[in-house]
Amino acid sequence: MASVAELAGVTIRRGNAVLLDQISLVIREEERWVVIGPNGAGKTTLLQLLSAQLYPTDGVVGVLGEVVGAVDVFELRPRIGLTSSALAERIPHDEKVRDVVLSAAYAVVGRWREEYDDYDVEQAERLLGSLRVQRLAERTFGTLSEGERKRVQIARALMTDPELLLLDEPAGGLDLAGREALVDTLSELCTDPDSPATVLVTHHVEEIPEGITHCLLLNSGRVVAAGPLADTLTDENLSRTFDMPLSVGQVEGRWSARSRRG
Ligand SMILES: Nc1ncnc2c1ncn2[C@@H]1O[C@H](COP(=O)(O)OP(=O)(O)OP(=O)(O)O)[C@@H](O)[C@H]1O
Repeated sequence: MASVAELAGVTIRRGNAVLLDQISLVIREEERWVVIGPNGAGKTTLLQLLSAQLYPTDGVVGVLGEVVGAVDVFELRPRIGLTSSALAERIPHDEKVRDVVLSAAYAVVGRWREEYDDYDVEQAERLLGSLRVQRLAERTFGTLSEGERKRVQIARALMTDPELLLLDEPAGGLDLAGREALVDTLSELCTDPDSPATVLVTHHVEEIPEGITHCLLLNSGRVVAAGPLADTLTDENLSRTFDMPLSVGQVEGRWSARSRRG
């Protein structure tokens, strides 16, 4: 299986702060990773590296066969689909939902004067359909609920047929029903063999969709454990990740975790 991303001894420093510390990791074509860790662990920083938005202070980051820092990022970025709250904030509220998705084909946020071809329009409609938000195509982004916005962002991230899909807290801020519906949709995506290699960041093991194959646990910029999901997501590893005694379990494919105190 070919690798889509390789990190070798990657460190990121900002002043005296070490955001990521000597991370080594290989993500292969058919793998779907979940990255779990407490606030400030370095999860978003890792996704910024994988999406070629940041360069390492030390070490080497290879993405889709290119070394980040030695390749034109404008050629690399369209091959990577990304959703994050930072990106969502840049989407104009008066932008039509269809155009939010379509404009990804041109690597822009906000439609200007581009002429889209029929193939792109069909692709945007198909993705809005598979994310179950086709009925919202004519609405403006600003009028959508948080859950609807998350789905539109995922459709946008898939618009360029990316070889690597990066989802930063895709279920963050959703209510119970919204989260469950989104986890179902992500399960469909992650179990589809035609989906790209995926890295999904979350704080909550309950948000791990079916189809996730591997897990990376981060704490204070360091890898606590990484590898196949069932071997990695153990009581001991999760407790070390969150610095508290936790027990983790799985029922009918869904993970849950709770405190072991008291
Ligand atoms: N420019 C910077 N200078 C100093 N520290 C920074 C800088 N940018 C980020 N950090 C710190 O790096 C750490 C990692 O941030 P990051 O956003 O990657 O964490 P995270 O795991 O995604 O957190 P969260 O779960 O809260 O979103 C945080 O402690 C953050 O405060």
